[in-house]
Amino acid sequence: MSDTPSPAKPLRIGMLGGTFDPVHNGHLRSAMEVREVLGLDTLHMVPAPQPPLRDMPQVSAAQRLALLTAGIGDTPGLLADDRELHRKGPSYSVDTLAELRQQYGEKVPLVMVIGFDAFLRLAQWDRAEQLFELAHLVVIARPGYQSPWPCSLKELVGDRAVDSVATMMQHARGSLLMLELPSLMTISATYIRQRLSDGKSVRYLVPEAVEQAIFHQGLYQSSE
Ligand SMILES: Nc1ncnc2c1ncn2[C@@H]1O[C@H](COP(=O)(O)OP(=O)(O)OP(=O)(O)O)[C@@H](O)[C@H]1O
Ligand SMILES: O=C(O)c1ccc[n+]([C@@H]2O[C@H](COP(=O)([O-])O)[C@@H](O)[C@H]2O)c1
Repeated sequence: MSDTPSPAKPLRIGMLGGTFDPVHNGHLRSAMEVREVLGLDTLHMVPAPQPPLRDMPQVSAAQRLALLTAGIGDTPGLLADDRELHRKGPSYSVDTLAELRQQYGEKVPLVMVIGFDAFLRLAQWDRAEQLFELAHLVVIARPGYQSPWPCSLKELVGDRAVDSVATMMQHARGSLLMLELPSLMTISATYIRQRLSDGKSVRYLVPEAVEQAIFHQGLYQSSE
């Protein structure tokens, strides 16, 4: 046995923002797999109280955060992060990334993870050009979403695309990686909300703890 301590492995941090209205197994399985594939120490899952490009959710941010916390349970490396609940106004991701960058320092690879549907609208995000100054972007495929990229998106991305995790992780920010995770899932929160309002089961679409919390609190169920 050598007496020389091996150098500490450098940190890698991820952020997966979402409305999580409610969190479902598509989010959670993708989060686990993306963490594994990218070798992330922690993936911050951040509910947006006021998602900028959609209507205000009916279920409060505190309730959506509670469902996310229940869904994550004790899964290693996934963290239900309440930081956007402490800000007022639209939940801009650039502000969240800036906070994470400040928390972890300039040298740590920081990765924002989004699904392909959200990526298609990236050029409309607030201060979109600053996103790559703060983090890398990893886009995960979602079954059913295969549109061509709008011109504004091509312009925003420029020549940032890389084709491997190793290449991306040589730097702390600034690259784009398109990923197809092993378990592609068609589940969406829209589908979960629709089933609940129709009085149908969501078993195996969301974690058991989330299903129980939804029923105990009477969320998403039609009032009729
Ligand atoms: N099944 C899935 N597989 C991979 N990524 C997903 C999946 N569902 C959602 N995502 C991604 O997770 C992030 C947060 O998603 P969001 O909270 O908007 O859920 P959603 O299921 O897309 O919701 P809704 O149906 O209400 O639009 C987005 O980047 C989205 O693309
Ligand atoms: O910063 C922006 O302008 C911005 C615009 C649209 C979406 N987002 C973030 O993208 C995540 C997914 O949003 P949504 O609407 O697809 O659930 C969530 O964290 C939002 O805050 C961020």
